[in-house]
Amino acid sequence: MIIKPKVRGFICTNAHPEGCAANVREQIDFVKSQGEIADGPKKVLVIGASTGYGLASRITAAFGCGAATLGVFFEKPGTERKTGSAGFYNSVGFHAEAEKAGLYAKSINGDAFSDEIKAKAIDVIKRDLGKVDLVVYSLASPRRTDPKTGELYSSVLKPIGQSYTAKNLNTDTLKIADMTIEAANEEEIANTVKVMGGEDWELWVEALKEADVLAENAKTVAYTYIGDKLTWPIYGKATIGRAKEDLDRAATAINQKLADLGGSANVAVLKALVTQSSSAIPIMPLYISILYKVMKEEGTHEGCIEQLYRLFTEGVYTDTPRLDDANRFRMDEKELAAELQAKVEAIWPNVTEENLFEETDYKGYNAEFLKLFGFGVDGIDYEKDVAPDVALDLE
Ligand SMILES: NC(=O)c1ccc[n+]([C@@H]2O[C@H](COP(=O)([O-])OP(=O)(O)OC[C@H]3O[C@@H](n4cnc5c(N)ncnc54)[C@H](O)[C@@H]3O)[C@@H](O)[C@H]2O)c1
Repeated sequence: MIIKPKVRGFICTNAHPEGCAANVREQIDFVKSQGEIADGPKKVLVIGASTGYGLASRITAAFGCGAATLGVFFEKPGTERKTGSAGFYNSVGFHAEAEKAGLYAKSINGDAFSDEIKAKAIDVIKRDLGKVDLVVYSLASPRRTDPKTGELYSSVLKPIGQSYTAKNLNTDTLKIADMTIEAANEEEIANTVKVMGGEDWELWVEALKEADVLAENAKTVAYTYIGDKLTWPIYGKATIGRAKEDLDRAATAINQKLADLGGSANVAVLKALVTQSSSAIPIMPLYISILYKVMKEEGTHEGCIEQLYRLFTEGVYTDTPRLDDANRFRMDEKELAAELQAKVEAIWPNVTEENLFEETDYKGYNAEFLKLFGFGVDGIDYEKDVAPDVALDLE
């Protein structure tokens, strides 16, 4: 099959197996070029391991620390006629490289919110690893079925308190127009917390501890975004921000549960960048396009893997981590530097459809978006026939 990108709105509905595998190799090469991470984890569970920050976590643990990794994700395999999802192909690529490097890698494809997948992960850990010393929680999902009640909850991306009108870039048409998003009601806020808050992170750690598969001094991290004035109305101080605040509550609760093991839980604040999840958030594509322009000009631009390498070396595995007063690792300090934000804010009102490519790095944003699905990757022949039904040895 000849595979070319099929983009619908903020989603690309297909993916290129070879392009995805090449992306994984590029991230692995970055980690190797940075050198081994001292005193890193050795047995790692990554929940949400197939794309974005979770994949970068898995790669950093494996290729930066020599860790055995068990990945959990929710992805679609390809068939003879239809491509699989990018995360599926990323995982195929990861498994192949891990095998070459002699690193243990197993993966579970299924709903991480369910009791069944938690039990499966515990079985694999008991069988193969004994215990894990790091649990990365990197899920991003619009929906969650509560495992106890079976009720399905959906999250919303809406402001809280009042409606919000802001400039929005339609990435399909490249039209810029004001967009008004109505304020969320109480039920929508609660549902978003239910999906993207800390409850499931707590359930995972409880289940792992109960099954005695957490090592002494085990660590766990969950990821959040805070941002600044431009994104607060739709992110930080909106429904998703409320859900993310719940991660702080969960971190405190998990810390108590891990105290007897000498374990610790922290939220890690990461920077905004293009992933399948962030491209779905209104205003974000335009904000990220401006952010990329300024950060590239200043030489401070980072992708998922650069952020994760720093999270390991400047956060989780150093004696002098950069923590804020809420006990969160901060890796967003370059994005939030006052001078840099001032530059982004100065560009924001001036962006028009006409000057989009000069005033912002939309070109870079779009290239990175396509790259998430394995397209536009150097060295890949997109005219070549490739088989979409690539096998992945799953648990
Ligand atoms: N992208 C950003 O700009 C940004 C910035 C800071 C923090 N974060 C946070 O990082 C975390 C990861 O986000 P991302 O941007 O890397 O997202 P992503 O969409 O790239 O990755 C999401 C992962 O979750 C998995 N997943 C989704 N639903 C699942 C389910 N039901 N069961 C099992 N796996 C499931 C996917 O398979 C994938 O591995 C999120 O908590 C997000 O809020 C993102």
